[in-house]
Amino acid sequence: MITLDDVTLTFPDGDRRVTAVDRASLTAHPGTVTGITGPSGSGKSSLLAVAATLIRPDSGRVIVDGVETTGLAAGDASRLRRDSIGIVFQQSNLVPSLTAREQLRVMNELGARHSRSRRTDAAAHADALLDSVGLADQRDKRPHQLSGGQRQRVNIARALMNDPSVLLVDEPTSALDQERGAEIIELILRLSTERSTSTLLVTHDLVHLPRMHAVVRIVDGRIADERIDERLAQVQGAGA
Ligand SMILES: Nc1ncnc2c1ncn2[C@@H]1O[C@H](COP(=O)(O)OP(=O)(O)OP(=O)(O)O)[C@@H](O)[C@H]1O
Repeated sequence: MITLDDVTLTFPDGDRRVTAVDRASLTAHPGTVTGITGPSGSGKSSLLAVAATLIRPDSGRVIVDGVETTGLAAGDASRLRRDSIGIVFQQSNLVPSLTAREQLRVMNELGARHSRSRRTDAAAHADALLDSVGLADQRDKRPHQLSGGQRQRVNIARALMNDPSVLLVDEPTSALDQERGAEIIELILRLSTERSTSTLLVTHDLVHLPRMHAVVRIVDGRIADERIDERLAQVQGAGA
């Protein structure tokens, strides 16, 4: 579970500061996807970067599985990020020379000792994840041999390699046509439910929002609007 509590983030802008995130609070629950939407420049990516513990906010707290991250030393924050947070960036940042299966195995090398994963067989884990994103027969292909949608699937599988409890996804459909985009959203919804990740998904594509368990709309860094699905309301009502 991840909670952002009264988070403010500013950036230097000449001799002033621009407020990218303005006292934002939200919680994402296990097994659900919370959509984050809003106009360009409203602070969506900044909010995600704070949630990922990649940027420390000026004020407010980010709590991941009960751990308050904003006070952590750099080494502890990077360990928590590696073990508990999976990130799918807007730009595909796959390594050009590695096959799909190698992209995933590299993650295990990085996270091996402290991984939440109980699996000892990283290779089998990588293959199972590639199966679950529909790439069972593409494992040995390099990024340039894959379509945009397939590359995005590798990105998603790689983000899940260390069995994170939190999954953060930035504009996963921006480079895809409507149909491929919808398939990627369905995939993220399914994997979040199956793997009980608390998922935050940034999208400006309104067509996908009805599928999400909750939606947060940001305007000028502020949370302007929140919609919570009945299914999620039930989870929350049950004390999850
Ligand atoms: N590194 C930075 N330095 C200075 N200002 C920044 C930086 N990153 C973002 N900003 C500013 O913070 C505000 C929010 O930007 P952010 O990228 O979070 O918006 P966004 O909603 O993700 O936009 P988009 O939909 O266009 O990707 C904008 O005014 C932007 O110019």
